[in-house]
Amino acid sequence: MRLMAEGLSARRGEDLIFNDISFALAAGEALVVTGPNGAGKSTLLRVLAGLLEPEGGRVRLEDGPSGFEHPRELSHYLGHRNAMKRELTVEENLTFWQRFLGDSPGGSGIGLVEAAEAVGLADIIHLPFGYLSAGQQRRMAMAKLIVAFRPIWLLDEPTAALDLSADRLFAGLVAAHLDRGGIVVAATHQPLGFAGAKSLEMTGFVH
Ligand SMILES: Nc1ncnc2c1ncn2[C@@H]1O[C@H](COP(=O)(O)OP(=O)(O)OP(=O)(O)O)[C@@H](O)[C@H]1O
Repeated sequence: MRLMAEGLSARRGEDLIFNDISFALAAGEALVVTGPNGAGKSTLLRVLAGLLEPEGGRVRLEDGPSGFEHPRELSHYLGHRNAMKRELTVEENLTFWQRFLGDSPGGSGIGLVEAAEAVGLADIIHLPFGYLSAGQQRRMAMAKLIVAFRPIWLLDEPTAALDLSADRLFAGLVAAHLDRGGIVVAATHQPLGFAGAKSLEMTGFVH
């Protein structure tokens, strides 16, 4: 399977944010997207996730599972916010996402307790999400990536608010996902330590 971005451009309000971005990612490949604040990294991820229509170009899958045409159907999207309800417990939040997303063909998610263990927080899954520290909340958002199997991970600033050990843990989750033939696109200001990742540097407004 390949994730194809072909001649993508995107507009926000009056401004063309980027123009003619193309790349292809095969199974097991990662793309790290860098660039200054406002360069369009989040916009690109939202286009890949199908949350924003591109102004031009297209996003598609090549040799994907039958019946799936757009990468959004096979993607986890982790935005700046964690997409968890503060009032629900961690376990309730993860259960929701596991059921809502379901598994894509070719893999299966792991149990909630196991996923919470994998991000080092098994002892607090009974707490409301809103009680967790910023770093713990981000760790739980990482657990969402492994409770339901999705071959494509679209990650916006995934390691913001993470401490060093969570950083390493996250790099391990990504490496395991790539080893299994997953595809990862991550926008970041920090080095993520993905060995062999492709890179895309965004520069900002196109006038
Ligand atoms: N809904 C919107 N309407 C108009 N302009 C927008 C909208 N959303 C974003 N923008 C503008 O689009 C540009 C790109 O924003 P984007 O969030 O993609 O950048 P980024 O590279 O992810 O930045 P950061 O590193 O700060 O997260 C910015 O100038 C931003 O102000």
